[in-house]
Amino acid sequence: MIRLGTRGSKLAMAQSQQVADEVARVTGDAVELVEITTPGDRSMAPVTQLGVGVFVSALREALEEDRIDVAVHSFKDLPTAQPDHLSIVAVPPRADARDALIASGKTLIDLPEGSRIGTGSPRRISQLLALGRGFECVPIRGNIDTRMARVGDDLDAVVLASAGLIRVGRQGEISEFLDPLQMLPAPAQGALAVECRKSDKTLSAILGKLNDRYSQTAVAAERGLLARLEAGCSAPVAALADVSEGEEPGDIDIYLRGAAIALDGSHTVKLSSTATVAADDDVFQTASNVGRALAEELLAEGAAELLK
Ligand SMILES: NCc1[nH]cc(CCC(=O)O)c1CC(=O)O
Repeated sequence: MIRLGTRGSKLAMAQSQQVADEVARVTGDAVELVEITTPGDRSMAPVTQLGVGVFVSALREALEEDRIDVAVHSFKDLPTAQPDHLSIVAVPPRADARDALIASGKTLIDLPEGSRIGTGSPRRISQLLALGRGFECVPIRGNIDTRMARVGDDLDAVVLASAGLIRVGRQGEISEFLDPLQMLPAPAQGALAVECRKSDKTLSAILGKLNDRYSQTAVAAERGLLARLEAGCSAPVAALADVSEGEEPGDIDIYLRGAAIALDGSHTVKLSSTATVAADDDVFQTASNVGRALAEELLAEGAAELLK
């Protein structure tokens, strides 16, 4: 029996069950979901105040204390530092990385000046303000259902990750998939991380079968950028890597975009780069370095001042 730890939210349960089915398939073992309550689930304080990794540490403790064998995380919630005794053994095929607008059928361009848009994410707030459309951003917390219920009530719209909406089956209520040209997603948005104890060598090796090399490449590039900027999931930093088949067999081409945005939307530094991960490269190393190099360029253009 393999114990797979999950948070108890509908979204976490949905994505964990999906991974659990895959774990059962590749190991041939039965998989039991073990619900772990995190301080982030108990508190209604804004995520920006709770701090980075609040949803993650309880799952990691459970792994370290051998109460579970596998943890499934939303990759974008992971701090950039990896704990010594744990390793991410797989990045399953990534879901849609884009943010989504929920606005009773309206798109961004339909929303009049002064529209109240629910989001507490500095990255989303700053990019909405940078559009110069006079939107008012309203902090919001709680699960997907709670947030969506406020549209048409005290809010005109909310912005959420489309991946989460798709995972809980509410994609039908998305009124616009926001183009990354306007709303660049969070590093690793839409991706999951499958984590094990390093000492669990056999399990780690088998779960490696769940890894999607393309998704792993994209996430490593985006997270390399985030790490070099020394920013966390609540900083106004955005990154998205498009990945595609390269020229030589096994090569992966990366088109990486990255941005740092002043919280009030008044200034943006946004750049892109291209690179190739060769078939025999260490995906993680090469792609992270691509992200780090783009971060250097962003810093040279003043990103650090915007993130202060
Ligand atoms: N910050 C919270 C969070 N962490 C992961 C997701 C779901 C999307 C994903 O897996 O990237 C969400 C909700 C959201 O941002 O709307």
